[in-house]
This record gives sequence, structure tokens and C-alpha cells, in this order.
Amino acid sequence: MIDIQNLHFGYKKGKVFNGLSLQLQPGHIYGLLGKNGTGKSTLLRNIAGLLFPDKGSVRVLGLDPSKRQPAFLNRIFLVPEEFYVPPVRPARFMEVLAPFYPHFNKEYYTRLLLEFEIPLERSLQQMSYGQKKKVLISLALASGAQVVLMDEPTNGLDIISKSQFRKVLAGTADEEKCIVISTHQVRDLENLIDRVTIIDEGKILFDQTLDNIQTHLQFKISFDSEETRGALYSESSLKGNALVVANTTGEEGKVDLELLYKAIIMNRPAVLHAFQA
Ligand SMILES: Nc1ncnc2c1ncn2[C@@H]1O[C@H](COP(=O)(O)OP(=O)(O)OP(=O)(O)O)[C@@H](O)[C@H]1O
Repeated sequence: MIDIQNLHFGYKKGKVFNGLSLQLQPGHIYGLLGKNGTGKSTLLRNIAGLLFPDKGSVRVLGLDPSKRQPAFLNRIFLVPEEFYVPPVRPARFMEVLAPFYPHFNKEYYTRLLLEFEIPLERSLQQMSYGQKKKVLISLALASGAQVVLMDEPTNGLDIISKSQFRKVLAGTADEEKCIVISTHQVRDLENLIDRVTIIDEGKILFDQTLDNIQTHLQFKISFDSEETRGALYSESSLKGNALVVANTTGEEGKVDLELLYKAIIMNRPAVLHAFQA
């Protein structure tokens, strides 16, 4: 659905991607993780056709995003981290946008706005950052677009809204859709994403399904110093040592995304080795 081959991209002041390749399939919610400034937003903008590769190719739904063809634009929706909203109410905003999306579901949009407790009578420009963001998220999910890209969607959302976000997103995902969520707030994606993609220094460091991660790794708290020494990653916590270890028992437990992320950044070769076992 999204096929990125040997992507090279840089701004005037420096290179961001130096040969990045990545394939994203429908039926998944991807968590795109990485440190500040590693290029998550830049990657999403290349996929959305707002930035163009210097070298290499990006294909989305078989099309070249840089050509900005209607058949591409009406199947993709990007929720950017920073955005402009016009001085209109949410209903009017939808009336202007919906004609560009042949499968737009107006009833679902209204339902999402109610779920997010959006003040419907207020102009978008008079809303808080989090409220504006929730309107954009609602538009993205109701648009019927097959490719939905969200850049730091939970940024600015309060605790209740974050769990509402997870709930509505899980309810919207289907076999036809590819949803990509970029964030460094990994905890917000727990129980939501089914594939983890980590980028660093312009390259893909790690790209695995949650199922595969559960098969090969275990996340546990331990007081056993020998087990801690043999862990792929460990950090002490009040409850004991939080560990990432190779899964040798075949038991599949919960994935701790934050620990996984730290393990990849600190000890990638050993973590990848566990996937070859
Ligand atoms: N418009 C721009 N002009 C020049 N350089 C830019 C521009 N936008 C981003 N960069 C640089 O490109 C690199 C990647 O930035 P990008 O915003 O894609 O990272 P990110 O992973 O999304 O970061 P964050 O997690 O902080 O949002 C950074 O070094 C950044 O300084």
C-alpha cells in the first residue's frame, strides 16, 4: 500500500534520509517511533506528497504522491502536528472537506465529535489546541481514506481524550486501511498499534508486528540479579528491575512499548538477535 524504496531526502541544512526503505500494508495500525528530529514528520510529509524525494521512490496506493492526483488525494488524510483551521464551526468545516472524499461518513463524523465532547456551536479558531486536534482526528477517521497519517495525534489531548482516541481508532481500523501514527509518546499507543516501526538517523532501526514481538521478547519485573544481567535491556524501578528478555518459554505477554523502544536504542543487535532465534 505504501512502498518506500531507497529514499533520500534533505532540507537545505542537512540530510534527513539516506536510503530509507519501508513497506506498509493495509490492515495495520503502525506506530512510527523515533527521537526528536529523526524525521518522522518528514517521512509522513513525503508519503503525503507534501515533500518530494531527492532520490529513490515513494509509491502510495500504486501512485506517485508528488503528482498530487485526485485519485491519490481522495484516499489519503494527514493530520499534521501543526495546522491552520478556518474560522468556521465543525459542521461547516466538514461540508467544505467532505466532497473531496467520496466515502466520507458524515454521521460518523458527528458521532466522533460528540464522543470527543467538541463544542459544536463554537468556531474552530475559538477552540483549544486539543479540541481543534480532535476535530481533525474526527475528519480523518470519517473521511473513508485508506491511508490515514497522524503526526503526534495525542499531543495536546487530555487523559480522557487519549483513551477516547485509542477507542475510536481501534473501532475505525479495518483490513482496507493503513493507519500510521507518529509519536515519541509511546505509552499513548499501547494496546492500539499492531506494528512498531522505529526510525533513527535516517534509517529503519526496527520494524515488527506486535505478534512477532510477543513471540520473541518478554517484558517483566524481576528481582533476580542473574536474570537482570542476562537481559537484553534492564532498568531499575521501585517495583524491581524492569527487563526485556528473549522469550524462551513461548508464553506471550504484554508488550511494554517504552521498554522495547529503549532496548532497541540501547542494545539493538542483541534485540534483533532474539528475533532470529
Ligand atoms: N522546514 C524545515 N526546514 C529545515 N529543516 C527542517 C525542516 N523541518 C524539519 N527539519 C529538520 O529535519 C529533521 C527532521 O525533522 P522532523 O520534524 O521530520 O523530525 P521528527 O522526528 O518529526 O521530530 P519530533 O519528534 O521532534 O516532532 C530535523 O533535524 C529538523 O531540524
